[in-house]
Amino acid sequence: MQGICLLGATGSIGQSTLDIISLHPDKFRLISASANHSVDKMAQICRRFKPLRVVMGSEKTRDELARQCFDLDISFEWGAQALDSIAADSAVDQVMAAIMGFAGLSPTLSGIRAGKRTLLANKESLVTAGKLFMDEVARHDVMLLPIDSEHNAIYQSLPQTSVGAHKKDVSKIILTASGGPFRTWSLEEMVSVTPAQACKHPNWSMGQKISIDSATLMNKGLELIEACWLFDVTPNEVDVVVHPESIIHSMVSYRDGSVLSQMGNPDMKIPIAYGMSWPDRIETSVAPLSLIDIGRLNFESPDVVRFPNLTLAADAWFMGGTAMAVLNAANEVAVDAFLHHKIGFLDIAKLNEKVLSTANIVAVNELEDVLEADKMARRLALNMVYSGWLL
Ligand SMILES: NC(=O)C1=CN([C@@H]2O[C@H](COP(=O)(O)OP(=O)(O)OC[C@H]3O[C@@H](n4cnc5c(N)ncnc54)[C@H](OP(=O)(O)O)[C@@H]3O)[C@@H](O)[C@H]2O)C=CC1
Ligand SMILES: CC(=O)[C@@H](O)[C@H](O)COP(=O)(O)O
Ligand SMILES: [Mn+2]
Repeated sequence: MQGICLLGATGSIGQSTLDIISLHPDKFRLISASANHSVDKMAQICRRFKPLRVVMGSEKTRDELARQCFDLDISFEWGAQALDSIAADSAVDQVMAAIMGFAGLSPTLSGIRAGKRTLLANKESLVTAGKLFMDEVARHDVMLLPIDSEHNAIYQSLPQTSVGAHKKDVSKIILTASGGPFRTWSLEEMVSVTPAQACKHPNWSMGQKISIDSATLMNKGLELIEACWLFDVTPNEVDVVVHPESIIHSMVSYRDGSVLSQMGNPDMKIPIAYGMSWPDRIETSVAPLSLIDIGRLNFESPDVVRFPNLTLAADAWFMGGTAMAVLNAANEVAVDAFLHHKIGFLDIAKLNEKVLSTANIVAVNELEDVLEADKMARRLALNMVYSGWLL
């Protein structure tokens, strides 16, 4: 029986992870779970899965949850220290890192330092703290399994050994992108898109932030950096290919001309189950893939003129140091401002570009450098949003 700590239990990845736990009660037990504000959803999770420990974002939400679940024998906690603590708990074997954004970094690192199998959905933590993150994985000899569908596909398409996948004889990684809901829209048409339109991903059902990132192609930019850290390559060794159907989840091209890929219907239960059960495979309840029903798979180049975030991410990688944390922080502020109707859709990339070119980029020697860069870039981005710089 594997004990699971589910960081971000009330989100989209959280729900799919709970679905896999429900399908396999003989294999997995929910030991702990976290959420930020979603008290009612968490109360339902508590009743159904009876975890031992639950962490909420504030004292107020913790108290409200404890009131709703007064009859359950659960330790109700709150705040950053409690989050770090559940990830490192001795009853936990696997940590599912599914908090949205930079807030996921600290508990994910805490689980790694405690030697837990780490199922990484929270790409922002690896993007921002890349080298430090991978150094900790190596130092604690942790099994790190990518959950992000593309990276999971790459992992599955690499040569497998008893201790994981390895990059051997690889010539290129081919990262697929759906192109998002505005793949065929002109810049003029994109000026006035609404958050509701941008959240409507053509193939995947996901949280708001990653859905907006997919629409601006920032998701692919973050994933490009994520792939570089995970698979020890540079952006020059990664081709991004737009594949609107999201059936091929990414590919690996080998020196002999062979290209291996992982395919499947677009449902995160597949990579989640893969990570939870590796090296075995388990049932997911996802419908079998029918290529005959799909009929045709399409491919095209990404348009970096309409979607400049992809280039910005590659730039940030080559700038190195805190550049990736700065870009990520700017983007988190920009997406939030867009969702709250403070800026337009195209302003997201503009703000990202301005913050990345204005911020002071320094080397990353310790975690504090990343935390400081994140704070400084958020301040800069917020000033730009509220000073009317974008008008
Ligand atoms: N959804 C998907 O299919 C995929 C997601 N990912 C990545 O997985 C992560 C989660 O995505 P997704 O599930 O879509 O996101 P959601 O927005 O659906 O869920 C986010 C979860 O994180 C919690 N949370 C949000 N902010 C904070 C915070 N500041 N502190 C603590 N907890 C917080 C939320 O709690 P509350 O409900 O209380 O707000 C919720 O439980 C992201 O990094 C995303 O990029 C990667 C690949 C695919
Ligand atoms: C499910 C998943 O991994 C998302 O990152 C998804 O791939 C988004 O797709 P695009 O960013 O390619 O639109
Ligand atoms: Mn992805």
